[in-house]
Amino acid sequence: MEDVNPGESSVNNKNTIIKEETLVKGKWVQLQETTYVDHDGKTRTWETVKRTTRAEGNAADGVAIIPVLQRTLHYECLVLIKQFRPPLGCVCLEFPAGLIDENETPEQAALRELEEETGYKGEVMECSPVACLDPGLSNCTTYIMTVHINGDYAINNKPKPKHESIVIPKNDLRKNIDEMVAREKLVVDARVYSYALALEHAVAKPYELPFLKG
Ligand SMILES: Nc1nc(=O)[nH]c2c1ncn2[C@H]1C[C@H](O)[C@@H](COP(=O)(O)OP(=O)(O)O)O1
Repeated sequence: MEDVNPGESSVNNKNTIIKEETLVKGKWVQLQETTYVDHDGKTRTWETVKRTTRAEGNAADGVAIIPVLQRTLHYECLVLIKQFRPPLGCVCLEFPAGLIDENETPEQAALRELEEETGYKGEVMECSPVACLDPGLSNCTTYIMTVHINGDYAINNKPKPKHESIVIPKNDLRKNIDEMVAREKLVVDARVYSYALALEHAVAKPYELPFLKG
């Protein structure tokens, strides 16, 4: 694999968008034909899905929240939600997330969505750059926000969630998810599973990784 210097793009600068033509437009999404120049200078087309809801001036469509629940004498936990997703026709295990409303900052959207979906009130600790979600299909983007929830506060004592929300200790996240997927007809969001793998990889010693085993 080619090494890329930080700050230097490996993408050929011949790549350009020439034209975007809307083929079908619904209330929430539209299908466009994107005409572009590829890395060899050849003109091609791509079928692109875009949301219709991104407000003027917003750099991202939505927010995804990593809600870290901290309580005295408890292991640190994540709050995840299960909700039925019509495009998949099944329940998905996800981070709380949602679209940024007009005149709303990403931070406001994150705290609103967290409270709506899980019942918890939190505090934003950090925010990612704009992150893409499925770039081969769509221009859909999100901010990933880490939000701390103080579970000792009275307001967070008996949260009333909109969706089924589950509290899982961070230390056994991947095992818990694998068991849940095996038990229930459920699809896990790629961001949640990547987070669980990263937690596991972060504490694994190099010789514990299968590809380095002698
Ligand atoms: N692609 C969509 N099709 C729809 O028919 N309706 C949609 C789409 N995307 C969003 N919505 C509607 C449904 C929700 O009521 C609102 C808010 O969505 P969001 O902020 O993403 O919240 P969650 O779906 O709960 O994550 O928009």
